[in-house]
Amino acid sequence: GSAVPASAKGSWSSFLKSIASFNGDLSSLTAPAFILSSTSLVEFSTYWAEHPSIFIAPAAEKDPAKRALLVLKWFLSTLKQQYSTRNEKLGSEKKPLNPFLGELFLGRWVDGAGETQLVSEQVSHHPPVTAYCIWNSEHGVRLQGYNGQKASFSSMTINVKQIGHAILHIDEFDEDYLITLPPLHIEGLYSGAPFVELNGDTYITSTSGYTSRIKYSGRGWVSGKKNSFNASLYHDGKEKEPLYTVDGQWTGSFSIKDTKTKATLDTYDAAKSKTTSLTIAPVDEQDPLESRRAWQKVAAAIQKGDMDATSREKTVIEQSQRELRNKEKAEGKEWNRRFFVKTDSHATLEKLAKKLGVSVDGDKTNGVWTFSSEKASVAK
Ligand SMILES: CCC(=O)OC[C@H](C)CC[C@H]1O[C@H]2C[C@H]3[C@@H]4CC=C5C[C@@H](O)CC[C@]5(C)[C@H]4CC[C@]3(C)[C@H]2[C@@H]1C
Repeated sequence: GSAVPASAKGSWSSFLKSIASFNGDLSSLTAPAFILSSTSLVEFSTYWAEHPSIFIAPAAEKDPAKRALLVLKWFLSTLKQQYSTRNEKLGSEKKPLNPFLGELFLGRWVDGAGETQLVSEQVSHHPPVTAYCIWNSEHGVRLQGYNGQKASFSSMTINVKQIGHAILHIDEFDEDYLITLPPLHIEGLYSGAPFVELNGDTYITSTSGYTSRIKYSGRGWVSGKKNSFNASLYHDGKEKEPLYTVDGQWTGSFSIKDTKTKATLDTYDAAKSKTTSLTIAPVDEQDPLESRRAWQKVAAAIQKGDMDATSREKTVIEQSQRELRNKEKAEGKEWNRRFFVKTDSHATLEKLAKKLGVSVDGDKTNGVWTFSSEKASVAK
């Protein structure tokens, strides 16, 4: 049944027509009120570490193969958060606010894993690119990444290619893991209840000589269940002799098997796995560039469903951004990113990408961004 409120039927169908002819930049589409979210895309970096104990677990594992398996388990545990949180909390996927250049999202998780910090910054507006760094100093685990999206539309589905990578570093073993990002498509547009389904394959490859491959499938594929995947972990170059396999649903449960002994080593149930909520500063104590402070009036208008106030308040932000860009242009300057620097070459990224045989051209076009501690004042 259609989830589109009767009042919005007209605007939803005209919106679907607009998607059919859009230019690939999702943020350029004006979506009807009921599909708008008051959360900015810059907050999505949070989804990488809402289970801090799972995020730091690899640092305590001495065996390199088992450590790589714990990194695979952590990655798989983030998928439900990344791609299904809006459905659970809001009833369907929504259109996030399009971050302005320099927009920040700062927070920390404080739980049994100690303190895990998050810094997320919109380092580019055209095209939209978010850079993030998540680190737990006590356990010596740090994730750095950046991503943008390229979207296209075909047969009532929005196809989204993710551009960018994530790199996990484990201090104890001076080890790096390159993580490729899954292509996704948005189903359910026709019914007005859009949701994300993942497709294709992604990889996690490590300097320790192990690689994981994850193959995503949705409804109507082998398993017939939505959000399904099969993963295998193997020595580089020995994909046919996996040491471990993982199968299940990234929104449900999955089990980890030892290929040699056939034993089930572990099962993970996403529904039972408690997340830790992120601690962020009260809005009135935030930096003016912090997302929830900057979008406060727009968010309130969206939550009220007041489209006039929404567009009025959005225009205020867009206007001030235009003036900033014009001023920079006149002075021949560029916006100074607060926490990240753009690099032309990134040794670890290039080495691991080469080993995996994936291109980093897309990254270089959008910019390879790394967290620079000397620039960063410790996140609040
Ligand atoms: C603009 C068109 C529109 O409003 O269509 C209606 C629907 C809401 C579908 C489009 C939006 O769907 C959202 C889903 C978003 C992705 C969800 C998760 C992630 C993972 C994260 O690590 C990086 C960002 C990414 C890829 C989000 C990117 C933006 C997406 C595709 C939103 C679409 C505008």
